[in-house]
Amino acid sequence: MKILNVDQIRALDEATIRHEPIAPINLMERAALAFVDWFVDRFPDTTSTKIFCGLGNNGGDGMAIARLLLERNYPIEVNVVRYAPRESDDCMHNHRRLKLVTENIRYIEFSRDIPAIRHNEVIIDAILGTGLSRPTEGIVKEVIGAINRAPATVVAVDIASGLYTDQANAPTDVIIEPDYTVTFQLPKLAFVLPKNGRYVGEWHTVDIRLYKRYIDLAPTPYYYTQPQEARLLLRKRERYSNKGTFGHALLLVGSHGKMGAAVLSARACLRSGVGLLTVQVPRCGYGIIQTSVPEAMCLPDGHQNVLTGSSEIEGPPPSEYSSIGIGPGIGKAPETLAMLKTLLPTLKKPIVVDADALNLLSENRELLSKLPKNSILTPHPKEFERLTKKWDDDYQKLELLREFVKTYNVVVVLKGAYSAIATPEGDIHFNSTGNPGLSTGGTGDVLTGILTALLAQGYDPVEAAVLGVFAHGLAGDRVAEERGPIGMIASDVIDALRWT
Ligand SMILES: NC(=O)C1=CN([C@@H]2O[C@H](COP(=O)(O)OP(=O)(O)OC[C@H]3O[C@@H](n4cnc5c(N)ncnc54)[C@H](O)[C@@H]3O)[C@@H](O)[C@H]2O)[C@@H](O)CC1
Ligand SMILES: Nc1ncnc2c1ncn2[C@@H]1O[C@H](COP(=O)(O)OP(=O)(O)O)[C@@H](O)[C@H]1O
Ligand SMILES: [K+]
Repeated sequence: MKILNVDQIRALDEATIRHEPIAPINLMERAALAFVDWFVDRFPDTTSTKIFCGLGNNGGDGMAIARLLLERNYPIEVNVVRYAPRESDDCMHNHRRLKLVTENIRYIEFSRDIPAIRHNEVIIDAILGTGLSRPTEGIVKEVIGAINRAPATVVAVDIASGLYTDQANAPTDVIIEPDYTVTFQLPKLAFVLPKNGRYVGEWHTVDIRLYKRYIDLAPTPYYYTQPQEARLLLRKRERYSNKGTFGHALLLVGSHGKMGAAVLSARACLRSGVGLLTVQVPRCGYGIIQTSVPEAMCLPDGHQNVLTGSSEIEGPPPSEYSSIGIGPGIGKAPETLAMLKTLLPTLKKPIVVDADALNLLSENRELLSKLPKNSILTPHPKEFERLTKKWDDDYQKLELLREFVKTYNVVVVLKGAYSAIATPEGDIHFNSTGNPGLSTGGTGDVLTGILTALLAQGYDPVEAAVLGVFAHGLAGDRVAEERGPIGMIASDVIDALRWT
């Protein structure tokens, strides 16, 4: 699913009006209806609701929503924030229609006009939408402050009033802090960025049948992975396949005290369809791998506690494996750095690089250009900062991300809520699965195992990243559903992986 920018959203609106054709006022009615359907379903028996409407088209939506709810005998008090002398045409039109069904409209011009908001009320925010062009001030800012201070449930129409759709807000901006955002047709970039969490709440899209062809043709670097899109990437197994069909992966993982990372990545790799798995670990980890992951072969490193790349057992050179995953639990010993320096130039196929392997790369930046083309790097934000630099806001972070993948010709999975998968061309796919239960040690190691398995099976690196991150998050969602997010541990995520 695409994420479009404000100008494209406006153009999409116009394209729909022209091509369907549909009068703008009827499109607004359709949007209001879609919102009302969602709202009535979510709040079937609320005793008290207040709506706050502005004077642009978001306010117009609000007035239509108010009328539709009143027509359904829904208890709703209507407030219009009169911050400017004029309304948009469609807002004015809906204002008139609203007055036909109620005389009870409160106009807010001064602080004293702001109504008290009671406990347990539901507030609908339709003050400002995607047309926001400057920070909120005056009476708008006061109303937003009053709503935010109230002990009520807040639902934003399209986007929280005061939040920019695709540019950074200043830290001083006053913005609605909704519990829910119900947005029209497509998710907005602002919804998937960490700094905006409290200005979005739980968000839902409602379909208002905007012109599909415009969406299909609109150029954008931003995508949001839908379940059906991820599922399409999954390959079926051939009846006459054998373990050789699904590749032989090598994991270079673990060090003294961090063998858990090795076990987790190895088990996740096996649970993600790899044909054969070899795990190279420091000698201290040999018995651990052989007993806790019997399905894997183990190469004990020549060194007792850290990886050096030498091995007591003869094995094929790393370049002969179908894929390699490196990083979980390896530490940053000089011997391990030396291994990385020797290894990288010998590799031709994309690899998966995580954790301390990423930290070694940040400290030895000349190695970045030695990475095989299309390799997948899986930093969390701190690791990404070490690879690049500190960013001022999430939008600058996305720019750094796009610049980085293009410079080094790699795929980057920037982990977190809505993990961002950046392709070497600079496109970014935001993941839609996962929950805060995944914020626990070892879940990143699980992801490394998954991605290494998908590469071994011949998945293209971008597809592997999009599918692997989606499946990892979905497994986390299954665990959260069963036992709640708080008690989730990384092993649960491996057990909950399903490739169907
Ligand atoms: N694009 C779409 O697909 C559709 C959009 N609709 C609605 O239209 C909205 C966008 O409408 P508009 O472009 O009129 O945008 P707004 O409703 O956000 O209003 C913009 C107006 O407010 C003024 N303004 C901007 N920032 C302000 C601030 N901080 N304080 C006070 N005034 C400010 C602007 O100068 C402009 O006059 C969407 O959010 C959505 O609710 C729906 O009606 C139908 C479909
Ligand atoms: N709040 C969250 N919502 C969704 N996913 C999350 C959240 N917090 C963490 N995750 C996911 O959990 C994983 C954590 O990885 P990482 O930070 O490398 O942990 P570790 O190194 O301990 O394994 C990532 O895949 C990340 O996307
Ligand atoms: K709004």
